[in-house]
Amino acid sequence: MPPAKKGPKPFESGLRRIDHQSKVTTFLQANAINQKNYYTEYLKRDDQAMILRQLAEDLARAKEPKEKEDLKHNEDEMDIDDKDEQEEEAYGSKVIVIHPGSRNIRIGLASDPYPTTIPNVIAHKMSPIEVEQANNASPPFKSSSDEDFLHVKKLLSQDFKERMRFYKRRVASNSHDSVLSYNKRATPEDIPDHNDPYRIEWTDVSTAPNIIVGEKALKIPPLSNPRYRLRWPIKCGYFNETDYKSTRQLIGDLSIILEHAISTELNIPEKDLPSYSAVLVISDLYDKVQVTELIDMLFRELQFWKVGIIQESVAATFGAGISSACVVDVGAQKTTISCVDEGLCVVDSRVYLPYGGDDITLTLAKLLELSQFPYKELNLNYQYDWALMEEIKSKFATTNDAEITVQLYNFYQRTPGRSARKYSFKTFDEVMLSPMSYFFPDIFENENKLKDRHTLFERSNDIYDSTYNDPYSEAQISLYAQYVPSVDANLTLLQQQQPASATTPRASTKSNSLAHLQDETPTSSAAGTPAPEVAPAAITNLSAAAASLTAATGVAGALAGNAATRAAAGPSVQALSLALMNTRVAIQAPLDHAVIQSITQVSNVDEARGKRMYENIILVGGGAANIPAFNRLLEDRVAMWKGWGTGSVAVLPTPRDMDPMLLVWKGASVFVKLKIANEVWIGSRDWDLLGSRCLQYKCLFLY
Ligand SMILES: Nc1ncnc2c1ncn2[C@@H]1O[C@H](COP(=O)(O)OP(=O)(O)OP(=O)(O)O)[C@@H](O)[C@H]1O
Repeated sequence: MPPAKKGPKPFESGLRRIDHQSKVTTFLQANAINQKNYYTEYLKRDDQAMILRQLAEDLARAKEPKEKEDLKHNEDEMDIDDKDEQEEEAYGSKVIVIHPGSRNIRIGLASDPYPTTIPNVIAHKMSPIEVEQANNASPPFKSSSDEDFLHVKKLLSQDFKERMRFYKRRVASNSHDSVLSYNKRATPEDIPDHNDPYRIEWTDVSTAPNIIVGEKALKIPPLSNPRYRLRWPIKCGYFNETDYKSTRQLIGDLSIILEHAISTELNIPEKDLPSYSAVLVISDLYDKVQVTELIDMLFRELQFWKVGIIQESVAATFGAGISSACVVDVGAQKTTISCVDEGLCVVDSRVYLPYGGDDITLTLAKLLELSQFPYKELNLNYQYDWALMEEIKSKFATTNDAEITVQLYNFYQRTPGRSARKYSFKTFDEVMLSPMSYFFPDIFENENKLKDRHTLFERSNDIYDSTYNDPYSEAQISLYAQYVPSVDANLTLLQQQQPASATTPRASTKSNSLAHLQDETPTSSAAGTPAPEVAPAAITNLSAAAASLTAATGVAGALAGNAATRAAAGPSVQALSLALMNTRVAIQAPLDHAVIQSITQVSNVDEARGKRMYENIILVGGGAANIPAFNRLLEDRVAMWKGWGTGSVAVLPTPRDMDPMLLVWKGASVFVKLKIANEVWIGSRDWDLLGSRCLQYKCLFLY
């Protein structure tokens, strides 16, 4: 065969290619960069970030005259100290510290010793039809005869009995019968108005204001003329996306409540706010969009000069005057746990649980109902009845087992338009079972708590790869894997894509009691926490499956808080974990397990520090810390699940007899008076220019 002819190939069209030897472009063509030698300083130095450059300039400017003055006067050290203190106080009097909660807002000047607490609620005038429609839209409370409730109650009672036996407390076998027979026969006694020193002043709505805020809103008679509807802008620690139709409506309500608190409680007129700064206390596992919206509101609606933010756990340690602790904050509708080490929150130890004091109130009401509570018309949808049950909880709920015996109590029930009624009733274990349910959270009504999240406010997305980028915590992920059934479905899906070489750890089926721990310690899951023994069988199986996946994909290493192992666990697992965070599913992890999971993240990095955390647990917020002897119960249960003999556990009392509900606010007010606080202020100009991007430079945390 003859060799093929050399030369240009003809195009299919038959045209011939002519090589002109000319370049396609006259631009210089750069070669690809060799990544090995690539280095840039872009945004790596403080002086490249405008916001930090400005801060440095401001500080230098502020320092200059002071230095000159110092030289001129040459004051002795004592005087300077005094002056500093006075300066701090004067400075604090221009800073308003705001700690918004699901039920209460705590607000006050940083120079005040204590904040003012106002209910975080607003009432809007509406037509009766609108009010009825809104009421019908929210799901009613379940009854005390609900099967799930009764099932968990049985486990709870069993645990209570074992605890009493463990501490050798005598429980009379006929206690319940005696309570039932007394309550069945109890009849109320009418108290004429002139004999009732605590009669309620119901809010007068005859002038028909469009809105009523705070305490007054709670005292509007339910069938008033005109009618009003109550709205709580924060639910379970996040924006309440159930009761609002638009983001504007919610932000508007919040700013009205704050404005009202500032003008009526702090006596600061709205027009003066541009000369004040605000410090906002935010959750540890905060929602980025929510924080951004709140800061935006403080600048745009309330016109503050500067705004700073601080995390709850860090503020709590400032308030308690300690630099390292495991902070357990049980509020009205949410519980958060975080370890703070040397003033910084350990990011992987953060836990958020959507339950709190409100759940205890509801559980107590159901338990009393089962004990023939004599006030039969109790309707927790009415504010006055909710307040009554809260009062009964505050007065009689206890976890001090020495007090658990048949007790005779009384209360006054007040309804608008009727004179007060005095009821007597007996209780037995109801007063202890209700706070104990923090360790059996399946008893709570969890389904609707977070179900509307992100229906109004979007989830925060990374601007580069559009993945969800809300804060991430290994402790939280681990609890999700153990306690959220729907997570398991996703994990199983992932499992099918991974080599299944793992051994499945045995899920515990033991009772959640003290007694069996006298001679053995609980089985641990692969993630290093006790398995959820109280959970229904389905959840127990799911947690086993999740744990096996955890091992299969290497997430076990990731849960240890090691960033390298976490990265090695694979992007799919990480992406899934992130997607699961802050979803609408409520984790029903028991409080004791959650505390252990949080501290485990510290222990995995440094065992000695972990031990220190166990010995420095502080209980803040109103939901649990105010219940007598709850710190002892928590100590016992954490020690029990952690394993006897593996180090001591101590829940410290609130320092200086401070109200645990105010500790976080107090800490934030102390923080703003420190020099370091200078670095956290965001100016309105920074905010206008950079928006939420300035947060990464202005917060003492990054994740
Ligand atoms: N003496 C008491 N005994 C029991 N519970 C109490 C007592 N005093 C207050 N509480 C409960 O504390 C809860 C309010 O606590 P707190 O003010 O810390 O919550 P919050 O900050 O509004 O809510 P959250 O932290 O959930 O957003 C309520 O559930 C209330 O019933």
